[in-house]
Amino acid sequence: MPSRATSVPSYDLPCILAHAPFLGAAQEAIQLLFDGTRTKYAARKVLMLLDIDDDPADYWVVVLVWVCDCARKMLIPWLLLGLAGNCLAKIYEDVSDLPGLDYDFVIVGAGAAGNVVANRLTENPNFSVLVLEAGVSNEGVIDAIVPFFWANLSAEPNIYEWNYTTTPQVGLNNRSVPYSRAHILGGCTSHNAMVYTRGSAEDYNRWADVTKDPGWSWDSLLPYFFKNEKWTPPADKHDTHGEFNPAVHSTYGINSVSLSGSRWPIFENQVIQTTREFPEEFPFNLDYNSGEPLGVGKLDPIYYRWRQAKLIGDIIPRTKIHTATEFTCSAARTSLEACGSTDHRGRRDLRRGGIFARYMYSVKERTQFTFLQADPFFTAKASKEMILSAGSVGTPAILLNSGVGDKSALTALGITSVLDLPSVGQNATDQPAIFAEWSVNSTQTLDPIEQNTNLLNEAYAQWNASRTGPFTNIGTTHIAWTRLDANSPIFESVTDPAAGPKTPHIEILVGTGSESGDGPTGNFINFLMVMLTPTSRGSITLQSNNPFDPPLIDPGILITDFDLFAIRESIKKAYRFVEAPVWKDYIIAPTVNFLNMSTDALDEFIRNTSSPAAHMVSTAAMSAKDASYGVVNPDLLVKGASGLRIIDASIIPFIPSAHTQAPTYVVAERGADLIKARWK
Ligand SMILES: Cc1cc2nc3c(=O)[nH]c(=O)nc-3n(C[C@H](O)[C@H](O)[C@H](O)COP(=O)(O)OP(=O)(O)OC[C@H]3O[C@@H](n4cnc5c(N)ncnc54)[C@H](O)[C@@H]3O)c2cc1C
Repeated sequence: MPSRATSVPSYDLPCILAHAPFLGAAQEAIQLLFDGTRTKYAARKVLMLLDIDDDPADYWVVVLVWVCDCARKMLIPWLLLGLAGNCLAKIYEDVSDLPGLDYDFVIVGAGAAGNVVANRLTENPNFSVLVLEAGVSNEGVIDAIVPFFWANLSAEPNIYEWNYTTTPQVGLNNRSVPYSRAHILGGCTSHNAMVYTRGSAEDYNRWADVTKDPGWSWDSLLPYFFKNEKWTPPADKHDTHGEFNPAVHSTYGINSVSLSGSRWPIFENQVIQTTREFPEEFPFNLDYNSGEPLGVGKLDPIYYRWRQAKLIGDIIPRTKIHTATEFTCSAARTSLEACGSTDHRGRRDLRRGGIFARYMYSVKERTQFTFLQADPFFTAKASKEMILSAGSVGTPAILLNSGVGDKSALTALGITSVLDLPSVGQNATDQPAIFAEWSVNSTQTLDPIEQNTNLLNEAYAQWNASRTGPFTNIGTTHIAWTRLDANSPIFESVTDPAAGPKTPHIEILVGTGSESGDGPTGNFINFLMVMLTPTSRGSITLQSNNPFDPPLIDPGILITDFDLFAIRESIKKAYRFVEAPVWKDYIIAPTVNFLNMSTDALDEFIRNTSSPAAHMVSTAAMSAKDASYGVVNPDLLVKGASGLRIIDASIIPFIPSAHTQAPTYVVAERGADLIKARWK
């Protein structure tokens, strides 16, 4: 991948907008004035032309615009809302600046789920909401803004990462591998690959079955996908006919979703021609987000990274939401001494500013989180509910540190149990992934940009100037979703773990460029094979009673025979894909020839090179209300607790055949509605 940029261009308008509530309102105002449509593109251009930034003097320009067109009565509420938002809502980096510590709702974790929940709750102007985020602000973090730079933030230890490492993985020849979790506003949405996939309808119908709540079925959740998604034209404005099905997307949500904004026509034609030459094995699928993903479809949609930050912007203009960042939130059970000044694996100094939080599970007191920033110890109270949205690693870690989990395991660590819930941290599920790549007979790949500094700078300049070009994307152009052969020998001993016959076992992300991005010369294509339906399970547990110690992360990769078989088959499927005649003159050679390997050698290679896809779910899984296992009920309230809900990827009962951001959004959208219904 390209080297990391160090400075933020001063004209990074969307980023400014994301953090300037007044400008957010002004943007809406100008949009209504000049454009008359709900597309924000025109408004952004106007703001750019007027050179408006968050300098207070520039507000007068917007006021002037407003005065000039008083007839547009629609402006008034937007401007008032913007002004109100400016006065009442803010991101705080010092907890002592917060206007108070008593709220209706306190949310821990400003990631995919937490931000959506905060956004939705603050639609009710009577609700006050505090979001506690351990990570630093995402403002101006160029690697979180430019899609092409996405991998930089998780490539090596840095302040935007929790810098976790897994326990030694038996299935990976006892390797401990990095386990990426974002430590930044936006959570993993700020550093992930932006691939938008929902999974199959059968995935969600299984959630409904296992929880006995039809509200979690595909049909019930589709309106929530729509409520969340805002379909947006691709950056290059290309004709998207035949690349997606508008009927299964929405234009009125809060998270922008789009198609890739730059093209690799030669490579893309290769892929589409494969669907014609191998229509049985790799049929074309117009839109794999329809609930029936099997087949090959355009990488669509993909998030506009710089618009993801807008999510925060959408929150801020609403009143009474306070987002506190740059704290390190963990759980404490007893006393302040436990906080100490321990650093985090020697990589980050918590004393700089950390939340040290505990969920006070008490029926007598109002529910509360106690947290630390630097030395003072603060207590945030929620008169209505505490909501854990700290993700599949953070949420169980907070629960366990608060004494909510398996009683005997906690007692053994010297942690007083307050609620015996053995499923906390168990059932961790992630998808193993492995790369393959081929050198190719084409210069139209991503490699020249990565190999040549001038081209890299040109691409960056293009992105800065117009938000177009190769930096609008990751290198992947399509995804092939496929199943294991029905007569595979593994099914003689293992029940098919897929949610149904229309659910894929295997995902192949196909893209241009060398995976490592650091080949000195040559042109490559790369395929990433993800095994979507693992039967292996891991866990999140604690190593000590010191809440500053990182949790033990065991994603349980490739433990079972099924998982090893399926990832082996995924490689064979990938090689089969490039056996289509169209690849004959295009491909030169694989960089590693898996097909020449014996099964044992292939297994060894797999165990030495696979890694988790970082899609962990199920560590605080939802189950039916009367189930003897699970952590939350179908309404996402913690079993046996009061006033505590979990809304994030950890509650997902079975991993969907998908990347997990869109599924987490849909959990958050429904979760927010469940809360609103309770407190209306
Ligand atoms: C490298 C990477 C690439 C990925 N690529 C994709 C992709 O392309 N497409 C896709 O769909 N999914 C992808 N995912 C997965 C997706 O990002 C996650 O499933 C999703 O973000 C989960 O949302 P969440 O709200 O549960 O948790 P997160 O988004 O992780 O948010 C949790 C937040 O809680 C905060 N937090 C944690 N502990 C504490 C604490 N103790 N106190 C206070 N705050 C705390 C964290 O700092 C974080 O901001 C990727 C994930 C990673 C790591």
